[in-house]
Amino acid sequence: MSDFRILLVEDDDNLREALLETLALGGFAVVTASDGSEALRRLAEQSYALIISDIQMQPMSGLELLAAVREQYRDTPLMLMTAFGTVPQAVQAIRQGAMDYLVKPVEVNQLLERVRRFQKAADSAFELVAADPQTQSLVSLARKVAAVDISVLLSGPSGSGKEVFARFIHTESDRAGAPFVAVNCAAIPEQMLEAELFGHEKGAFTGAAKVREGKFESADGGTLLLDEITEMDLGLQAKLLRVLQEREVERLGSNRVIPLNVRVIATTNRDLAAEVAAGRFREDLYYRLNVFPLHLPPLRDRPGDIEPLALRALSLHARGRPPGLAPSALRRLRAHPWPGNVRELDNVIQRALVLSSDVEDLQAEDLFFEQPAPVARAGVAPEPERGGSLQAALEDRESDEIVAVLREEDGHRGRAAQRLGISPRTLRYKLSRIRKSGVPIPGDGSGAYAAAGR
Ligand SMILES: Nc1ncnc2c1ncn2[C@@H]1O[C@H](COP(=O)(O)OP(=O)(O)OP(=O)(O)O)[C@@H](O)[C@H]1O
Repeated sequence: MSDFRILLVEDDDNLREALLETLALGGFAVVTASDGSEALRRLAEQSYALIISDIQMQPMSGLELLAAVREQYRDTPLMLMTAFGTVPQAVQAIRQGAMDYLVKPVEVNQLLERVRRFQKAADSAFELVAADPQTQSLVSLARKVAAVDISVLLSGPSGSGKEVFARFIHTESDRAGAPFVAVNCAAIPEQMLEAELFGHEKGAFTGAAKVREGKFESADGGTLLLDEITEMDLGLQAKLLRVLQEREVERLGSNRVIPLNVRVIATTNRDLAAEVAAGRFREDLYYRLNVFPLHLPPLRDRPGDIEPLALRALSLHARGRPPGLAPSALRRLRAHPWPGNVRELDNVIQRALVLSSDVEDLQAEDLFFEQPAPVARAGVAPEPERGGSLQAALEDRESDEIVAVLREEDGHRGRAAQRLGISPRTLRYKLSRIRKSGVPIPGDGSGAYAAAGR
């Protein structure tokens, strides 16, 4: 992607300026923030291809920022900068999901070389690997759908490649020369999503200092991806339906009608039919979006993709000549159940590369998985991994509590959120993390979900 923008987070003013200058001279577009909380505000405004962050910062440290990014912006890689002597901390951070680290004082060439590697990986992030027969037949189906200008609903678990398929459909369609615009309905605060989609006039609401075009307008002539559509509240669903029916939009605070020519692709990692049955998703909108359903199975059900995906990740992320996979590593990869699907596989390889010697093939010991290999059978919660950091232990406790309350409330999220004293939205974030670890969640209806594969 040409749109490679970096968010640089550093609290030392001089160092921040120096790094900014280095990156700008290297030809990169950079936005800066002076601590973790400012970084989160920047992330809410626009997307970034890479975050480079110091570890030691007040009031929000690099590690706290990492945790928040992993939850809300999981496809945005984060590279940490650490003082010499705190490298073990950086290694721990890699285990918690950071993608790389640099030791201070940061060496200019090394910084630019690492950033270019991320850029190369970002450029190829949407190339589709399809080796398993199941994935190949999905690709040929997607190619046929691309040729017809209809709405597509992509379902499948988190990290299974829904966005990759959405982009594939766009590039295979007649709209390929026009924009592809993605909106993650889960990552944008509820009250901002409407303005984000439809745009607003100056002064339409407090904080609307300028006129802003919405994502529908930005996608005109092309494709709009509505990612995680089930996170949209019912009120906004009604407005979205109207825009899709009328094929026109009005910015908030304006009566001017703007005609639209947009193909909509929606994604969900839930069983949307069950959401409709439960009254959480409008039936009429469901039918409008679900003109053509495509279901991506979890990675463990298409084992033929594992090795080629791992090799591709190696060639994308290796510093020099990519190492190969030792037979032990391959066996380990094939045995893992991949609760986080392709995203998890990519992360596992990327981190293995950071921590391995550069010369040998990757061995099984180089691979560590974010979660224990869980047996995700309905009703059987795997024993969470203990003995890690305090953070991990706390998260395990929290997951247990959330799952227990949900079970007692028969999967009813609103009631569970109330009892837990958190907002439904926070509960959804937390559930998506728990879900990724492979723990079955009461109310997810995994049986029905499998049936949605049709
Ligand atoms: N078939 C594939 N070939 C190559 N890379 C893939 C494939 N599927 C997924 N990936 C990679 O895995 C990661 C996750 O993919 P993607 O964002 O498309 O998943 P998703 O299903 O949309 O996830 P979520 O529901 O969590 O948003 C990305 O880095 C993407 O490049």
